[in-house]
Amino acid sequence: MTLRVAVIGAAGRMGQQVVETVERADDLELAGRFDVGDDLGDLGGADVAVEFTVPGATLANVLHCVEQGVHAVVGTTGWTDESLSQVRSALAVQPKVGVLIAPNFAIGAVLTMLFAAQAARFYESVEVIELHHPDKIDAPSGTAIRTAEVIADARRAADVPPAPDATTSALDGARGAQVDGVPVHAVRLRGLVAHEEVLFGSPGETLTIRHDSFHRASFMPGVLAGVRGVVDRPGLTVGLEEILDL
Ligand SMILES: NC(=O)c1ccc[n+]([C@@H]2O[C@H](COP(=O)([O-])OP(=O)(O)OC[C@H]3O[C@@H](n4cnc5c(N)ncnc54)[C@H](O)[C@@H]3O)[C@@H](O)[C@H]2O)c1
Ligand SMILES: O=C(O)C1=N[C@H](C(=O)O)CCC1
Repeated sequence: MTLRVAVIGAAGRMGQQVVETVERADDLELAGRFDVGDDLGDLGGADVAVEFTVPGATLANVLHCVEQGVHAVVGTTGWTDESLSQVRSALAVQPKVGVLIAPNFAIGAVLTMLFAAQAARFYESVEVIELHHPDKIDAPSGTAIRTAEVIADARRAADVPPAPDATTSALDGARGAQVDGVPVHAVRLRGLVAHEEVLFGSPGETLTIRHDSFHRASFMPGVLAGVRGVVDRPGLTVGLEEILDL
């Protein structure tokens, strides 16, 4: 069966890559390209909409998809417990519709989060560094926030005490942002795409888990898995790991 796919944010860096990927896939057909100012309407009769826009627009776009009965695969960052619960409420009246929201569609980034969660209870110290292209509008990255959250959950579950830190004098920002007790540092550098390092330390050893997306092609296998998977997953799914059975 051919799935009809609409792309929202089609003129953006990710949107353009998704349009090309959909056009190349034998089992997918491009139903429409939508960007800022366009009326989403019935999304060109799409079965699935892929949404990569901006944090301030994504909730309204996803709610529109759900109202239209169109499944959604969402990569835009900026989701909160409150905005996720608005999606859940909208889905309650459209029980056949699926929405997948994932902070990162690169398989290596998903594995990094899972590996970091596994390692978290064994180390005294942990810090996250995310490194991105300088056109990115938000910090820390959605991926780094999620990574810090899963690390913090694992440390809480294992009763790991807070990481040691004797620094009492620091310029604002020098120790990064605290995300659920985990310091997260954001680098913006021309030449980069999307990168993350998770640093763990205990007496006498460190462990570094690093993932690099050198090209936006890295996100496409995950986006395709999401498009093909979401049609059989009614309700809200957060994270690609669910779709990949990880
Ligand atoms: N989940 C992932 O794997 C992943 C990967 C890369 C980027 N991202 C995230 O995806 C988002 C987009 O990233 P990007 O690099 O493509 O950004 P971008 O700025 O290149 O593209 C965003 C596009 O959205 C459009 N847009 C803005 N408001 C809109 C609206 N109301 N309706 C429709 N279109 C609208 C803009 O005009 C632009 O073309 C960001 O939040 C980024 O962090 C996620
Ligand atoms: O390029 C971006 O912007 C990216 N955003 C996501 C994030 O904030 O985690 C994923 C990686 C690329």
